[in-house]
Amino acid sequence: MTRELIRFDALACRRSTRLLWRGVGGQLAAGEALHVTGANGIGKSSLIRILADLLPAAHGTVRRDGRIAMIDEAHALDRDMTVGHALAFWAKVDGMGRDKVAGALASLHIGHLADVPVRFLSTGQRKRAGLARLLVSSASLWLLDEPGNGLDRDGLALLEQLMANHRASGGAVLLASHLPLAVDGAKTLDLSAHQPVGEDIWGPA
Ligand SMILES: Nc1ncnc2c1ncn2[C@@H]1O[C@H](COP(=O)(O)OP(=O)(O)OP(=O)(O)O)[C@@H](O)[C@H]1O
Repeated sequence: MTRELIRFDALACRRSTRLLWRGVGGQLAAGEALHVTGANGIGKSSLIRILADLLPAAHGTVRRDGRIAMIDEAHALDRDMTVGHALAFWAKVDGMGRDKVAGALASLHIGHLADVPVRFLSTGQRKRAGLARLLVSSASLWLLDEPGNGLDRDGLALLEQLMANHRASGGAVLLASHLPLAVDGAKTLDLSAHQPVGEDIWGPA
């Protein structure tokens, strides 16, 4: 049987006093992808943060099997370290060798930036370094919040390839993206179908 990496049921999300969505569920098994859709502000990032255990759900359950890696606008790389050292930190956190770092940088076509401080990177270079962090992690589930933002055409093609490779090697990908990305056979979760109506807007308690 295919290994299930995450399952979430009956989730609801509240930010401040406002209920954004409710009744959200889904699951991802090894090799699968799920594309979360919906308009700006509907709560896609909030869902990703709930799944990553960074934000409490107002209701519902999340069950994960295995490690997760998340990328969003905050790229989680120390600005004062070189790119190589910043990634090595994550490689160590994830228990993998430093040689992984060079391979990951090469995969993202930024091997020449290994000795450059993170704070000097351009927007797209920072995004590529963030994607390299996925590669040095041993996470099976990738949670990707707008992973294509700031990437050029070559970068977007690399991102599509990375996601395909990850799935082919038994990982899974959950992403929110306004950019059209080729993600073969991805399931879709449209949060607009889960917005509360009428008095429901203040629940659940
Ligand atoms: N820390 C916070 N406190 C209160 N409200 C917040 C907080 N963070 C986000 N929100 C609100 O929650 C709602 C959902 O935000 P979220 O970033 O999850 O949406 P999104 O679907 O990812 O949007 P986008 O497509 O623009 O990235 C927005 O109305 C936002 O203003």
